[in-house]
This record gives sequence, C-alpha cells and structure tokens, in this order.
Amino acid sequence: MDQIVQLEGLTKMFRNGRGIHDISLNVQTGDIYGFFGPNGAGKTTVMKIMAGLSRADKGKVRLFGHDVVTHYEQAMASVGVLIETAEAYHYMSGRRNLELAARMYPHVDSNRVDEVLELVGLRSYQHEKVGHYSLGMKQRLGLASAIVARPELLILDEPTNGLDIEGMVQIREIIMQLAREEKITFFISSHLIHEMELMCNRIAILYGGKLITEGYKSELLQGRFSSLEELFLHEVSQERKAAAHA
Ligand SMILES: Nc1ncnc2c1ncn2[C@@H]1O[C@H](COP(=O)(O)OP(=O)(O)OP(=O)(O)O)[C@@H](O)[C@H]1O
Repeated sequence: MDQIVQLEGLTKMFRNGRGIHDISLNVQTGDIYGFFGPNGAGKTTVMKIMAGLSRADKGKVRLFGHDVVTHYEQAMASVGVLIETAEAYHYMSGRRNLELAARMYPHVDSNRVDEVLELVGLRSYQHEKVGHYSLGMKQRLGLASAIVARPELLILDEPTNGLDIEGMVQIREIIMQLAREEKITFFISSHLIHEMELMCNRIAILYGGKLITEGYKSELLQGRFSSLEELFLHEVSQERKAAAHA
C-alpha cells in the first residue's frame, strides 16, 4: 500500500471558535512527513484525531486504508503514537517501563527490548530509575515504547520539544536511523522549521487551523526559496493579504 495515511477534509471547531478547517493530505510509505506550524496552529488537534483520541466534526482519517473511527483496531494495528510528553513510571527503571509497554504485544520478546534500548541509546542507562533521566532520555524512552512493537508508521507530536541542541540532534538521528533500518514511515509535528528541513522529505504547513501549503521539500522550494523559513514567511504574507481582501 502506497498511501498509508489519508486525511480528507478534517474539520473540528472548538467552542472558542478555534480549531482546524478542511485538512486533506496523504503520506506515502517511506516518507518522513513534517507537519509544521507555529504554536496554536492546530497540529495536536489533527494528530489526536488521526490516532483516534479525538473526533472530527467533519472529514475522515484512513490509516493503511482503514477508517480510524469505524475500524479502529485494524487502522492502528501497525501504528506507534507519541503525542504530547512521553509518560513513564518514574520510580521504575527505563527497562522495566519498556518491558511493561512490551507486555501488551505477545510477539515482543526481551531481545526486542534490548534491540530498542540500543537503538535509542539507553542501553547503559536501562537500570536507572526514569525519575533520574534527563528530558532527552525520557523522550528517547517514549520513542522506544512507541517502536517496541515494530510499527510501520510512527505519529510523533513535537518529539524534540523542550530539548537542548544535543537532545534534538539525538532524536533526529534516531528518527533517520529508524526510517532507514526499520523502514518506519513518520508523521512528525514541530514548530521548529529548521528541524523539519533537516529531517523531512515532505512538508505540510499549517497556519491558523488551515493547510496553507503541502508537498515534497524540493518542489516547495523550487529554486525560489533558499529555506523553508523563507517559504513559510512568503506563504503567511500571501495568506494575510488574501484574508485582508476577503
Ligand atoms: N480542548 C480545546 N478546547 C478549546 N480550544 C482548544 C482545545 N484544544 C485546542 N484548542 C485550541 O485550538 C487551537 C489549536 O491547538 P493545538 O493544540 O492543536 O495547536 P498546536 O499546533 O498543536 O500548538 P502547540 O505547538 O502550541 O501545541 C489553539 O488555538 C488551541 O487553543
């Protein structure tokens, strides 16, 4: 299957008048898809709907061809999700937390736990309590839990949020390694455009709840823009002009 994520006309309006409007996009197998937008643009709202944690007022989400509302289990069977901060039991070791996450999947054995700890660089810290982990280590443990069952698609909401430069680089390298070695397709949100530019092959820009542009990075830049930041500022000024004339 080529298009493993299909969003069609997703709309959700909160009582305060904010929300998301008519979001449609597709993610293909092998993409590292960047879902970029400033704070409050609507990224988490879209991702929660994608993962079946919230309902849209209108529109559809299909994961691997299955509707996430009517066929939740089939849609989520090969999906790992990390939305908002990774949760873990602080009084237990990193390894124990991971073993608990792995217990939900009969096909996951202790070799896979070892493999995943190695992948996220936590092998030497596996017996330390999570309460003693840095934020970066907690995020990496969250990633480890999300990949332990060998998902084909990972949905990550702001995976580098709050991390320092080293923490960001580590997460980025892990994501790129997982894409290469475990053939995982990624749908990643961030408000850090530079991060998106370094990591993703395809980008959607969300602004004020609307998708203002979407496509392969090289097509979006088209030799007209030297960076995604420049493209973003251009698109936002076009959007503002259109809104002023409406
Ligand atoms: N449950 C809710 N009730 C009312 N408004 C909400 C609710 N959830 C989100 N919003 C509003 O909807 C808009 C989109 O929020 P969302 O959290 O999806 O944005 P975001 O792009 O993920 O931002 P951030 O990067 O700050 O997390 C914001 O203006 C937010 O205040």
